[in-house]
Amino acid sequence: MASIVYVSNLSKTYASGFEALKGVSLEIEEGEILALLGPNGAGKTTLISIICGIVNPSGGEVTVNGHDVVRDFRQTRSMIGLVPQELTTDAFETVWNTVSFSRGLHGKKPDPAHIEKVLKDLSLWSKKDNMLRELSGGMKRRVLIAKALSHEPRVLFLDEPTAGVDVSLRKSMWEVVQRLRASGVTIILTTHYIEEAEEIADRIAVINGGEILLVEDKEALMTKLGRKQLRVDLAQPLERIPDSLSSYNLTLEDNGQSLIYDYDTSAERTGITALLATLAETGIRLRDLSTQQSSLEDIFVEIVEAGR
Ligand SMILES: Nc1ncnc2c1ncn2[C@@H]1O[C@H](COP(=O)(O)OP(=O)(O)OP(=O)(O)O)[C@@H](O)[C@H]1O
Repeated sequence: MASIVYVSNLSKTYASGFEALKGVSLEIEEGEILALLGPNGAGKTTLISIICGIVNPSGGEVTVNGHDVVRDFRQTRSMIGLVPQELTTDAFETVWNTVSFSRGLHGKKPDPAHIEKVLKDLSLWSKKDNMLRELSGGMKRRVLIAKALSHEPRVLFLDEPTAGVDVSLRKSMWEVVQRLRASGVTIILTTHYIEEAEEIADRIAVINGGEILLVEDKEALMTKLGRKQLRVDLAQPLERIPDSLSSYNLTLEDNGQSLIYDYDTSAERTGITALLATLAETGIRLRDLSTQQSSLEDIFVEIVEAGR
């Protein structure tokens, strides 16, 4: 796939002397959903702000569809939609006017049919004549998305789109993001809800201390770094692991009541069938079985800890 956003050796040192980005390189592919994960202060907002032309880089280069974000600011900005972290909306303006006005700000001719579609897609149509102060927090957040989509951007940045949003609204926002992706929009989202990235992202980038630690296809990342455990609860506790089981990667837990088997999810054979057969041959009776898989959150914590 072709990359639509190209970030090369990007650095940013703020006036305070703080180095927020240290030579970041990243290519964002057209039509993908990329989740940018990192702890507080990692540099996510700084990176997004530079790509959107809001913050000037100290060094390096960013292009959007081949145009430089500093030199060709107007062109690149018109291709980008940004949903900022903070809820800043004009309380006394109507939903319709706010979103229509935003389109004009990006130099696009009025297109009421497009605004209508955006508002309908975001379930805001029935509120189009309401003032923003009359909306709930979740609806205001959707208005921010509508504003960012008003000028038909090819790339959409969502900075913490679901912060403070309840579970059901979060799910409906995920659906909106999936639909946008299906319509060809490239989406970059930052989030602290790692299950959000696990649910909707195609690729994961991890940033910490102003450096990109990893960029990887989500499925590949979870297969490569994900571990799976089989927990075998025993009918009778064991004092130690019998010799007949020494070839398996086992640990004894819960005062000998449970055997934990670590296995590789990417391996062709997990060894579970053989393990269960050996347990039976050894005369060990089971009470229960369960499996547990490491989540993207476990993997993320491991990567960030290892990078420290
Ligand atoms: N205008 C500024 N002047 C000086 N330092 C800044 C400025 N803006 C951000 N920083 C610093 O740069 C670092 C990166 O901040 P940034 O907002 O990019 O992080 P973030 O990854 O978006 O964090 P969060 O998850 O908390 O939103 C932080 O240490 C922050 O204090």
